[in-house]
Amino acid sequence: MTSEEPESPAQSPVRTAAELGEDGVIALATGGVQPDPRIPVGPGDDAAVVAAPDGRTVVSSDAIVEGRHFRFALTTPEHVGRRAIAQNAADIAAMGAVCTAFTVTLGCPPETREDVIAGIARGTTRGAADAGGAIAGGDVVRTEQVLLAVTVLGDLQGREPVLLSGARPGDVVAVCGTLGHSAAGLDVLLAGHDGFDGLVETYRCPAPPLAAGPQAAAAGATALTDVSDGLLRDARSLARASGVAIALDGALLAPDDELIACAAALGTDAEHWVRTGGEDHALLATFPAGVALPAGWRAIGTAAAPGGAPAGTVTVDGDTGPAAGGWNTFTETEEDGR
Ligand SMILES: Nc1ncnc2c1ncn2[C@@H]1O[C@H](COP(=O)(O)OP(=O)(O)OP(=O)(O)O)[C@@H](O)[C@H]1O
Ligand SMILES: Cc1ncc(C[n+]2csc(CCOP(=O)(O)O)c2C)c(N)n1
Ligand SMILES: [Mg+2]
Repeated sequence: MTSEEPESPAQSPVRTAAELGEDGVIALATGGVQPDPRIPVGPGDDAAVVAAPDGRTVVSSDAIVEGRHFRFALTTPEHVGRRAIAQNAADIAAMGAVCTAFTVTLGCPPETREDVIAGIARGTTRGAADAGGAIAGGDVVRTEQVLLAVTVLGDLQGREPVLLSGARPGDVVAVCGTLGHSAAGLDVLLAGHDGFDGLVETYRCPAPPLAAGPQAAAAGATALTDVSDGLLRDARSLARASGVAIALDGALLAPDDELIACAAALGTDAEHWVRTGGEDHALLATFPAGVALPAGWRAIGTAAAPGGAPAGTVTVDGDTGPAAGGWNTFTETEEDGR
């Protein structure tokens, strides 16, 4: 088509949020929600009613915002929806619990297209099913950028929650899931490089090892968290809360083949992704020495009494230097940890 030719009129014009109106946006956002026995009252009333089989409810909230956590040039609406759910589900797994229900607040500008809203809704519905929970309700609101603010409810199934503060000197520090894949995938996209589809997919939507949380709890994990801000930073949070120091073994943090190949192609450093990249939502735990680690978990270090260094100190091969890296929500970018 040359620039002189008029654009052909669309068969069925794509509507915007402004044209759909609030009720139309809610109808799109909740279109795929299925009835679920754990949610006797779902979307449509003033509030939802969710069963709490354990009698205690685990609850957490996490938001993702266009520009900071995703850009539509680098991902798809469906990935955005799935990702918002997945990272919330990871926080429930990180307590040793299972997901029951999610509420989803969708913020978007009036010019947001209906296919974007529908894609996000497909993503949240699929993400909830993948995480073993259901959508109980939510809210829609006009915002400057697209954002998804999710609240997740979880059930402990009779177990005790595994806190950040339970690590003890002598415990083994272990992880389950990938480290650095999301950060590498983002760098692939930012470099405009082809390939490394698995890494790119992890950036667009992480796949936290959700079942590993309850399994770690059942195996006697003393502390548990998910890696959202980078291994070193989240290890530091765990160590500080527990009043221990953590010594990581660099050899056990060796980048995998995919990361090594990617770093070679991009001319960058794979080790940095592993240590400071967030958003894979791997699980990080401590276990008493001698406990057989559940399937999928690998030891990466040990917890010790703080000794000379303050509680919260994290070292790699005895070096405290690298422990500064990771993501801080109020700094512009990654903290300097290289
Ligand atoms: N505005 C707030 N009001 C009350 N509690 C909050 C607020 N913001 C955070 N918290 C609490 O502070 C703790 C740490 O929150 P943070 O968001 O850093 O954790 P996270 O969700 O595990 O990490 P990330 O957001 O990096 O994935 C959580 O227990 C959270 O509930
Ligand atoms: C386009 C784009 N640029 C950079 C990043 C990396 N990033 C942003 S926030 C965050 C940690 C969690 O933050 P919070 O604690 O605010 O949830 C990370 C690793 C991204 N995902 N997308
Ligand atoms: Mg948070």
